[in-house]
Amino acid sequence: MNIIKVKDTDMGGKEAFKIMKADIKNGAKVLGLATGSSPITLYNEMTSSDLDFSNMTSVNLDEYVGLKPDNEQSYHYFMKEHLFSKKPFKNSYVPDGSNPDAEAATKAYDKIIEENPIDLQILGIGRNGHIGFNEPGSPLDGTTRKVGLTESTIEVNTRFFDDEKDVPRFAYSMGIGSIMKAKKIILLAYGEAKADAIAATVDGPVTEDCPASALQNHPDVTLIIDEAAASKLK
Ligand SMILES: N[C@@H]1[C@@H](O)[C@H](O)[C@@H](COP(=O)(O)O)O[C@@H]1O
Repeated sequence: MNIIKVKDTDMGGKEAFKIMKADIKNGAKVLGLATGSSPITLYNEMTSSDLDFSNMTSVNLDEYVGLKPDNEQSYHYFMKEHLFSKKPFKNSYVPDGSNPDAEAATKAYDKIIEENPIDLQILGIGRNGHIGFNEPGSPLDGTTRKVGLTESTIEVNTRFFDDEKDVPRFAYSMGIGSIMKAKKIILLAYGEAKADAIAATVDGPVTEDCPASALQNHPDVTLIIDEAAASKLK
């Protein structure tokens, strides 16, 4: 794994954007995108750049089950607000959280991933090492699934909702196996709260206990992290 240490999230966004820009110049057509606070500075770089994404495709990692795209807490809404309204793509895919039929929703998404192989995947990481919404215990070779969120993830997400009861308990998430098929991966992590997860990702064994540790087996991963997130590395 390549590790780039940055002083803050703005620098992280700039470093990630440099890699993305070079990749697009080299022909990348499909971007795998993530939500959460970590990729926001990268999205800001993208929206303030002169790059045109209207010939490109984006495929997002995950969506809450039960939220419609116009729900302000949905990942559809997040992506529209931070990126797609300012830089439209030819096609932008996010799992359909409003479809209660998990089998149909996840199969449809696997087909989308198959038809749009990801050139560059952007990832954040959960405090427990989850990527997308692949919580600890997720199969490292999995495809798109309906997943139950852990108590710790629900707790972290509560800040975005008016009431803890409104926080969705389930999500549709791209699987780790699908993430691993991306040609190139950038993982962004900032802050002390991510230090344990980053240490387990880089120095720990490859195990379902830390889903991001699977990235050790990928040939082209770059971690962009700040000093605090890097503080527990060997
Ligand atoms: N499903 C998302 C993940 O894709 C994201 O990586 C994580 C961390 O978010 P943040 O970047 O806000 O710490 O949050 C959610 O769980």
